[in-house]
Amino acid sequence: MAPGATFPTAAAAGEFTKRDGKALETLSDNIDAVNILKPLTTTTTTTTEKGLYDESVFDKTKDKSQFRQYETACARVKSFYKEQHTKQTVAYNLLARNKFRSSTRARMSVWQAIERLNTLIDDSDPDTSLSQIEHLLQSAEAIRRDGKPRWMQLTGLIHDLGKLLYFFDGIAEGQWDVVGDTFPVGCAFDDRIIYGRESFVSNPDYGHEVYDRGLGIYFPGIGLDNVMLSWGHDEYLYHVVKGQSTLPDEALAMIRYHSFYPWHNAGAYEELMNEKDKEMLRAVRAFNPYDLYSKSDELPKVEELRPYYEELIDEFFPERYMMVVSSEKESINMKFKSSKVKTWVSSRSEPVNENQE
Ligand SMILES: O[C@H]1[C@H](O)[C@@H](O)[C@H](O)[C@@H](O)[C@H]1O
Ligand SMILES: [Fe+2]
Repeated sequence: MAPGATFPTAAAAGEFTKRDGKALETLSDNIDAVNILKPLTTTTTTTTEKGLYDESVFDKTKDKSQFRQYETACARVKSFYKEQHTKQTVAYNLLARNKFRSSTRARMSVWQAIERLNTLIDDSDPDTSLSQIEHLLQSAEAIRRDGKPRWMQLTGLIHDLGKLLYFFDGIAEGQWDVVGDTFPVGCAFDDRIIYGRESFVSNPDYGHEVYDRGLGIYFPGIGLDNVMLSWGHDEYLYHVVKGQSTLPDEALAMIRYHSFYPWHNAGAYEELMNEKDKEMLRAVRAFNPYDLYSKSDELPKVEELRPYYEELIDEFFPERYMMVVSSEKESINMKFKSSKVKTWVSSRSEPVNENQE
Protein backbone atom coordinates (compact mmCIF):
# COMPACT_ATOMS: atom_id res chain seq x y z
CA MET A 1 0.00 0.00 0.00
CA ALA A 2 1.29 3.46 -0.87
CA PRO A 3 2.21 5.54 2.19
CA GLY A 4 -0.50 8.06 1.35
CA ALA A 5 -3.14 5.36 1.60
CA THR A 6 -2.46 4.40 5.24
CA PHE A 7 -4.65 5.74 8.02
CA PRO A 8 -2.78 8.46 9.91
CA THR A 9 -4.06 7.27 13.29
CA ALA A 10 -5.84 4.21 14.64
CA ALA A 11 -8.72 6.51 15.66
CA ALA A 12 -9.20 7.64 12.11
CA ALA A 13 -9.31 4.02 10.98
CA GLY A 14 -11.91 3.26 13.64
CA GLU A 15 -13.99 6.22 12.52
CA PHE A 16 -14.06 4.77 9.05
CA THR A 17 -15.08 1.26 10.10
CA LYS A 18 -18.07 2.71 11.98
CA ARG A 19 -19.64 3.83 8.67
CA ASP A 20 -22.26 1.69 6.99
CA GLY A 21 -21.75 -0.62 4.06
CA LYS A 22 -23.78 1.47 1.61
CA ALA A 23 -21.59 4.50 2.10
CA LEU A 24 -18.55 2.33 1.54
CA GLU A 25 -20.01 1.07 -1.71
CA THR A 26 -20.67 4.62 -2.94
CA LEU A 27 -17.15 5.61 -2.00
CA SER A 28 -15.79 2.65 -3.91
CA ASP A 29 -17.85 3.61 -6.99
CA ASN A 30 -16.50 7.13 -6.77
CA ILE A 31 -12.94 5.87 -6.62
CA ASP A 32 -13.57 3.74 -9.69
CA ALA A 33 -14.88 6.78 -11.54
CA VAL A 34 -11.75 8.78 -10.66
CA ASN A 35 -9.56 5.90 -11.76
CA ILE A 36 -11.26 5.83 -15.14
CA LEU A 37 -10.78 9.58 -15.58
CA LYS A 38 -7.16 9.62 -14.42
CA PRO A 39 -5.50 8.13 -17.49
CA LEU A 40 -7.55 10.48 -19.68
CA THR A 41 -6.27 13.53 -17.81
CA THR A 42 -2.69 12.29 -17.98
CA THR A 43 -2.90 11.71 -21.73
CA THR A 44 -4.28 15.20 -22.29
CA THR A 45 -1.35 16.74 -20.39
CA THR A 46 1.31 14.80 -22.26
CA THR A 47 -0.12 15.61 -25.65
CA THR A 48 -0.20 19.35 -24.91
CA GLU A 49 3.27 19.59 -23.37
CA LYS A 50 6.01 17.84 -25.29
CA GLY A 51 9.45 16.96 -24.05
CA LEU A 52 12.55 19.07 -24.59
CA TYR A 53 13.98 16.58 -27.07
CA ASP A 54 10.84 15.98 -29.09
CA GLU A 55 11.36 17.05 -32.67
CA SER A 56 10.77 20.68 -33.48
CA VAL A 57 7.83 20.91 -35.85
CA PHE A 58 7.46 24.63 -36.48
CA ASP A 59 10.50 24.80 -38.79
CA LYS A 60 9.51 21.90 -41.05
CA THR A 61 8.40 24.23 -43.82
CA LYS A 62 11.32 26.66 -43.55
CA ASP A 63 13.93 26.92 -46.26
CA LYS A 64 16.95 26.62 -43.98
CA SER A 65 19.44 27.45 -46.70
CA GLN A 66 18.26 31.05 -46.46
CA PHE A 67 19.71 31.57 -42.97
CA ARG A 68 23.23 32.47 -41.82
CA GLN A 69 24.58 33.28 -45.25
CA TYR A 70 27.66 35.19 -44.14
CA GLU A 71 29.52 35.22 -47.45
CA THR A 72 26.72 37.13 -49.11
CA ALA A 73 25.78 39.14 -46.00
CA CYS A 74 25.49 42.91 -46.07
CA ALA A 75 28.34 45.28 -45.19
CA ARG A 76 27.14 45.95 -41.63
CA VAL A 77 27.50 42.23 -40.79
CA LYS A 78 30.93 41.93 -42.36
CA SER A 79 32.31 45.00 -40.68
CA PHE A 80 30.80 43.87 -37.37
CA TYR A 81 32.76 40.59 -37.47
CA LYS A 82 35.94 42.34 -38.55
CA GLU A 83 35.77 44.49 -35.45
CA GLN A 84 34.67 41.68 -33.11
CA HIS A 85 37.41 39.33 -34.28
CA THR A 86 40.02 42.06 -33.89
CA LYS A 87 39.04 43.20 -30.41
CA GLN A 88 37.96 40.06 -28.50
CA THR A 89 41.21 39.14 -26.76
CA VAL A 90 42.17 37.35 -23.55
CA ALA A 91 43.10 40.71 -22.01
CA TYR A 92 39.76 42.26 -22.92
CA ASN A 93 37.89 39.23 -21.62
CA LEU A 94 39.51 39.52 -18.20
CA LEU A 95 38.82 43.23 -18.12
CA ALA A 96 35.15 42.81 -19.08
CA ARG A 97 34.59 40.10 -16.46
CA ASN A 98 36.19 42.29 -13.87
CA LYS A 99 34.08 45.27 -14.83
CA PHE A 100 31.00 43.08 -14.62
CA ARG A 101 31.90 41.78 -11.17
CA SER A 102 32.71 45.15 -9.71
CA SER A 103 29.89 47.11 -11.28
CA THR A 104 26.89 48.41 -9.40
CA ARG A 105 23.55 46.78 -10.08
CA ALA A 106 20.08 48.04 -10.84
CA ARG A 107 16.87 46.19 -10.18
CA MET A 108 14.66 45.80 -13.20
CA SER A 109 11.62 43.68 -13.90
CA VAL A 110 12.09 41.09 -16.62
CA TRP A 111 9.40 42.66 -18.77
CA GLN A 112 11.00 46.11 -18.39
CA ALA A 113 14.26 44.61 -19.56
CA ILE A 114 12.52 43.13 -22.60
CA GLU A 115 10.98 46.47 -23.45
CA ARG A 116 14.34 48.21 -23.23
CA LEU A 117 15.38 46.16 -26.21
CA ASN A 118 12.73 47.69 -28.44
CA THR A 119 15.34 49.98 -29.96
CA LEU A 120 18.19 47.57 -30.51
CA ILE A 121 18.91 46.19 -33.96
CA ASP A 122 21.68 43.62 -33.94
CA ASP A 123 24.44 44.54 -36.43
CA SER A 124 25.82 41.01 -36.49
CA ASP A 125 22.63 39.36 -37.66
CA PRO A 126 22.12 38.77 -41.37
CA ASP A 127 18.69 37.24 -40.81
CA THR A 128 16.69 39.92 -39.09
CA SER A 129 16.52 43.66 -38.90
CA LEU A 130 13.65 43.59 -36.47
CA SER A 131 14.19 44.96 -32.99
CA GLN A 132 15.25 42.49 -30.31
CA ILE A 133 11.92 42.50 -28.45
CA GLU A 134 10.32 41.10 -31.59
CA HIS A 135 12.99 38.46 -32.01
CA LEU A 136 12.54 37.35 -28.40
CA LEU A 137 8.79 36.99 -28.76
CA GLN A 138 9.14 35.16 -32.06
CA SER A 139 11.46 32.61 -30.43
CA ALA A 140 9.22 32.13 -27.40
CA GLU A 141 6.10 31.80 -29.53
CA ALA A 142 7.70 29.18 -31.78
CA ILE A 143 8.61 27.11 -28.71
CA ARG A 144 5.10 27.55 -27.32
CA ARG A 145 3.43 26.58 -30.60
CA ASP A 146 5.47 23.38 -30.62
CA GLY A 147 4.14 22.56 -27.14
CA LYS A 148 7.57 22.58 -25.48
CA PRO A 149 7.97 23.00 -21.69
CA ARG A 150 7.06 26.29 -20.07
CA TRP A 151 10.60 26.85 -18.78
CA MET A 152 11.85 26.56 -22.35
CA GLN A 153 9.29 29.10 -23.58
CA LEU A 154 10.61 31.51 -20.97
CA THR A 155 14.17 30.77 -22.01
CA GLY A 156 13.21 31.70 -25.57
CA LEU A 157 11.75 34.93 -24.28
CA ILE A 158 14.81 36.00 -22.32
CA HIS A 159 17.75 34.37 -24.09
CA ASP A 160 18.96 37.61 -25.70
CA LEU A 161 18.14 39.93 -22.82
CA GLY A 162 21.86 40.25 -22.16
CA LYS A 163 21.97 42.63 -25.11
CA LEU A 164 20.88 45.25 -22.59
CA LEU A 165 24.59 45.46 -21.92
CA TYR A 166 24.85 47.65 -24.99
CA PHE A 167 23.02 50.43 -23.21
CA PHE A 168 25.28 50.58 -20.18
CA ASP A 169 27.93 53.24 -20.26
CA GLY A 170 31.33 52.03 -19.21
CA ILE A 171 30.36 48.36 -19.53
CA ALA A 172 30.03 47.78 -23.26
CA GLU A 173 32.23 49.46 -25.81
CA GLY A 174 30.04 48.89 -28.83
CA GLN A 175 28.13 46.04 -30.43
CA TRP A 176 31.32 44.00 -30.83
CA ASP A 177 31.37 43.12 -27.10
CA VAL A 178 27.62 42.48 -26.89
CA VAL A 179 26.30 40.57 -29.91
CA GLY A 180 27.47 38.08 -32.54
CA ASP A 181 28.55 34.46 -32.46
CA THR A 182 30.91 33.56 -29.63
CA PHE A 183 34.16 31.54 -29.49
CA PRO A 184 36.70 30.80 -26.76
CA VAL A 185 39.64 33.09 -26.17
CA GLY A 186 42.92 31.69 -24.82
CA CYS A 187 43.13 28.83 -27.33
CA ALA A 188 43.64 28.63 -31.09
CA PHE A 189 41.08 30.46 -33.20
CA ASP A 190 39.24 27.74 -35.08
CA ASP A 191 38.57 27.87 -38.79
CA ARG A 192 34.94 26.99 -38.15
CA ILE A 193 34.27 30.42 -36.65
CA ILE A 194 32.46 32.72 -39.11
CA TYR A 195 34.93 34.05 -41.73
CA GLY A 196 37.57 31.60 -40.49
CA ARG A 197 40.95 31.93 -38.74
CA GLU A 198 42.21 34.53 -41.13
CA SER A 199 39.57 36.98 -39.95
CA PHE A 200 41.59 37.23 -36.71
CA VAL A 201 44.84 38.43 -38.25
CA SER A 202 44.55 41.84 -36.63
CA ASN A 203 43.74 40.40 -33.20
CA PRO A 204 46.70 40.86 -30.80
CA ASP A 205 46.29 37.21 -29.72
CA TYR A 206 46.60 35.93 -33.30
CA GLY A 207 49.80 33.87 -33.61
CA HIS A 208 50.41 34.19 -29.84
CA GLU A 209 52.61 31.36 -28.62
CA VAL A 210 50.12 30.27 -25.95
CA TYR A 211 46.75 31.84 -26.73
CA ASP A 212 46.74 30.76 -30.36
CA ARG A 213 48.30 27.29 -30.08
CA GLY A 214 46.07 24.20 -29.76
CA LEU A 215 44.18 24.20 -26.49
CA GLY A 216 46.18 27.21 -25.28
CA ILE A 217 45.60 27.89 -21.59
CA TYR A 218 43.17 24.96 -21.29
CA PHE A 219 43.55 21.18 -21.13
CA PRO A 220 41.47 18.33 -22.62
CA GLY A 221 38.17 17.78 -20.82
CA ILE A 222 38.51 20.93 -18.73
CA GLY A 223 34.79 21.66 -19.14
CA LEU A 224 33.24 24.71 -20.76
CA ASP A 225 32.47 26.22 -17.38
CA ASN A 226 36.19 26.87 -17.13
CA VAL A 227 36.62 28.28 -20.60
CA MET A 228 36.50 32.03 -21.28
CA LEU A 229 34.03 32.53 -24.10
CA SER A 230 34.28 35.81 -25.94
CA TRP A 231 32.52 38.41 -23.83
CA GLY A 232 28.98 39.35 -24.79
CA HIS A 233 25.27 39.06 -24.08
CA ASP A 234 25.22 35.28 -23.57
CA GLU A 235 27.88 35.20 -20.92
CA TYR A 236 26.51 38.25 -19.19
CA LEU A 237 22.90 37.03 -19.01
CA TYR A 238 24.00 33.61 -17.85
CA HIS A 239 25.64 35.18 -14.81
CA VAL A 240 22.62 37.38 -14.15
CA VAL A 241 20.03 34.62 -14.43
CA LYS A 242 21.98 31.99 -12.53
CA GLY A 243 20.86 32.27 -8.95
CA GLN A 244 18.00 34.63 -9.68
CA SER A 245 15.61 32.21 -11.33
CA THR A 246 14.51 28.62 -10.88
CA LEU A 247 15.28 27.77 -14.51
CA PRO A 248 16.97 24.35 -14.95
CA ASP A 249 20.60 23.80 -16.03
CA GLU A 250 19.48 23.13 -19.59
CA ALA A 251 18.00 26.65 -19.74
CA LEU A 252 21.20 28.15 -18.38
CA ALA A 253 23.18 26.28 -21.04
CA MET A 254 20.83 27.53 -23.78
CA ILE A 255 21.45 31.07 -22.57
CA ARG A 256 25.20 30.74 -22.20
CA TYR A 257 25.93 28.84 -25.40
CA HIS A 258 23.25 29.78 -27.91
CA SER A 259 25.67 31.98 -29.90
CA PHE A 260 28.51 29.47 -29.67
CA TYR A 261 27.82 28.22 -33.20
CA PRO A 262 31.36 26.92 -33.83
CA TRP A 263 30.62 24.43 -31.02
CA HIS A 264 26.92 23.58 -31.19
CA ASN A 265 26.65 23.80 -34.96
CA ALA A 266 30.09 23.12 -36.42
CA GLY A 267 31.50 20.61 -33.91
CA ALA A 268 34.59 22.63 -32.91
CA TYR A 269 36.19 22.67 -29.44
CA GLU A 270 34.94 19.19 -28.54
CA GLU A 271 38.19 18.47 -26.72
CA LEU A 272 37.37 21.05 -24.08
CA MET A 273 34.11 19.37 -23.12
CA ASN A 274 33.41 17.34 -20.00
CA GLU A 275 30.53 14.91 -19.40
CA LYS A 276 28.06 17.61 -18.38
CA ASP A 277 28.82 19.64 -21.51
CA LYS A 278 27.84 16.66 -23.67
CA GLU A 279 24.41 16.67 -22.11
CA MET A 280 24.12 20.44 -22.36
CA LEU A 281 25.09 20.35 -26.03
CA ARG A 282 21.95 18.31 -26.71
CA ALA A 283 19.83 20.91 -24.96
CA VAL A 284 21.43 23.82 -26.82
CA ARG A 285 20.85 22.03 -30.13
CA ALA A 286 17.21 21.47 -29.25
CA PHE A 287 16.85 25.18 -28.61
CA ASN A 288 18.67 26.46 -31.70
CA PRO A 289 15.93 26.07 -34.37
CA TYR A 290 13.58 28.26 -32.35
CA ASP A 291 16.16 31.01 -32.08
CA LEU A 292 17.27 30.89 -35.69
CA TYR A 293 14.33 29.91 -37.86
CA SER A 294 11.67 31.92 -36.03
CA LYS A 295 13.28 35.05 -37.47
CA SER A 296 11.12 34.72 -40.58
CA ASP A 297 7.88 34.31 -38.64
CA GLU A 298 5.16 36.90 -38.55
CA LEU A 299 5.47 39.97 -36.35
CA PRO A 300 4.43 39.27 -32.77
CA LYS A 301 1.74 41.39 -31.15
CA VAL A 302 3.62 42.54 -28.09
CA GLU A 303 0.77 43.86 -25.93
CA GLU A 304 -1.47 40.89 -26.70
CA LEU A 305 1.20 38.41 -25.65
CA ARG A 306 2.33 40.26 -22.57
CA PRO A 307 -0.10 38.81 -19.97
CA TYR A 308 0.81 35.24 -20.88
CA TYR A 309 4.52 35.89 -20.61
CA GLU A 310 4.30 37.96 -17.45
CA GLU A 311 2.70 34.96 -15.75
CA LEU A 312 5.48 32.76 -17.06
CA ILE A 313 8.11 35.17 -15.74
CA ASP A 314 6.52 35.14 -12.27
CA GLU A 315 6.62 31.35 -12.27
CA PHE A 316 10.40 31.16 -12.67
CA PHE A 317 11.65 34.46 -11.22
CA PRO A 318 10.49 34.31 -7.60
CA GLU A 319 11.61 37.89 -6.96
CA ARG A 320 10.03 39.06 -10.22
CA TYR A 321 13.13 41.23 -10.71
CA MET A 322 16.60 40.73 -12.09
CA MET A 323 19.69 42.52 -10.90
CA VAL A 324 21.20 43.88 -14.06
CA VAL A 325 24.47 45.73 -14.37
CA SER A 326 24.25 49.46 -14.10
CA SER A 327 26.80 51.93 -15.36
CA GLU A 328 29.94 51.85 -13.28
CA LYS A 329 30.20 55.62 -13.40
CA GLU A 330 26.56 56.16 -12.72
CA SER A 331 25.41 54.06 -9.84
CA ILE A 332 22.08 55.72 -9.18
CA ASN A 333 20.58 56.30 -12.57
CA MET A 334 20.71 53.83 -15.34
CA LYS A 335 22.21 55.74 -18.19
CA PHE A 336 21.30 55.17 -21.79
CA LYS A 337 23.47 56.35 -24.62
CA SER A 338 21.12 58.63 -26.49
CA SER A 339 22.95 58.21 -29.79
CA LYS A 340 22.20 54.49 -29.73
CA VAL A 341 18.56 54.82 -28.80
CA LYS A 342 16.45 55.45 -31.83
CA THR A 343 13.05 55.85 -30.25
CA TRP A 344 13.25 55.90 -26.53
CA VAL A 345 9.68 55.87 -25.35
CA SER A 346 8.97 54.35 -22.00
CA SER A 347 5.58 55.03 -20.59
CA ARG A 348 5.81 52.59 -17.75
CA SER A 349 7.42 52.92 -14.41
CA GLU A 350 11.17 53.37 -14.35
CA PRO A 351 13.27 50.64 -12.79
CA VAL A 352 14.01 50.90 -9.14
CA ASN A 353 17.74 51.49 -8.94
CA GLU A 354 19.81 50.52 -6.04
CA ASN A 355 23.42 49.98 -5.21
CA GLN A 356 24.71 46.53 -4.55
CA GLU A 357 27.81 45.47 -2.72
O1 LIG B 1 22.72 34.17 -30.73
C1 LIG B 1 22.75 34.97 -31.85
C2 LIG B 1 23.65 34.44 -32.92
O2 LIG B 1 24.88 34.08 -32.46
C3 LIG B 1 23.71 35.36 -34.09
O3 LIG B 1 24.60 34.89 -35.03
C4 LIG B 1 24.09 36.74 -33.70
O4 LIG B 1 24.05 37.56 -34.81
C5 LIG B 1 23.26 37.28 -32.59
O5 LIG B 1 23.83 38.45 -32.10
C6 LIG B 1 23.10 36.34 -31.44
O6 LIG B 1 22.14 36.82 -30.56
FE1 LIG C 1 21.68 35.68 -28.94
